[in-house]
Amino acid sequence: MLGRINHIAIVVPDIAAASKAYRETLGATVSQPQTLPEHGVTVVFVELPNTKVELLEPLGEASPIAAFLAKNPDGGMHHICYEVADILAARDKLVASGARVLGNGEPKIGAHGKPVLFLHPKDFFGTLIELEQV
Ligand SMILES: CC[C@H](C(=O)O)C(=O)SCCNC(=O)CCNC(=O)[C@H](O)C(C)(C)COP(=O)(O)OP(=O)(O)OC[C@H]1O[C@@H](n2cnc3c(N)ncnc32)[C@H](O)[C@@H]1OP(=O)(O)O
Ligand SMILES: [Co+2]
Repeated sequence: MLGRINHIAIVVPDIAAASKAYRETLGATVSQPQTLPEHGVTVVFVELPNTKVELLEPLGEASPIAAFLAKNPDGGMHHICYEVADILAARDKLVASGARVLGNGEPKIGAHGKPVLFLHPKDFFGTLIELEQV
């Protein structure tokens, strides 16, 4: 079911400062910010030879990462995104195995314009998993 790691996501309190640190201190290539109101986040991607790091800042009052940032005010690792070839088949297999798919269970379009789903962190060893269909 799982393909490549598409990205590792880090929640940050200030995405401009975090982008600057990755660009200037770590010498990385960082995309311009994308606001994703339907996901309640602003994101940038740190481009790496073998994967990406997604830096996330809460956007709006109902951001799904607000509670995470409140618990981790300096920021922290938030989720891992695996690529899948068929997100609906993956979802159905996961649901049949008892895993919880977050939201209404229907994929939404993510930052890359591809369908994504999230699996509850409590079902996968305290790690929030995102699946992205490629
Ligand atoms: C799709 C656009 C973009 C992309 O890549 O394309 C993105 O990745 S957007 C990313 C932001 N969107 C999401 O994360 C959507 C899925 N997330 C959620 O629905 C929530 O964050 C949820 C349900 C995972 C947690 O929400 P919240 O923290 O408000 O709920 P709880 O406080 O009830 O948390 C329950 C329980 O889970 C623990 N928790 C929360 N977040 C994480 C995490 N990232 N990793 C590990 N564990 C997490 C939290 O501490 C609670 O544990 P407990 O022991 O009960 O305290
Ligand atoms: Co993500």
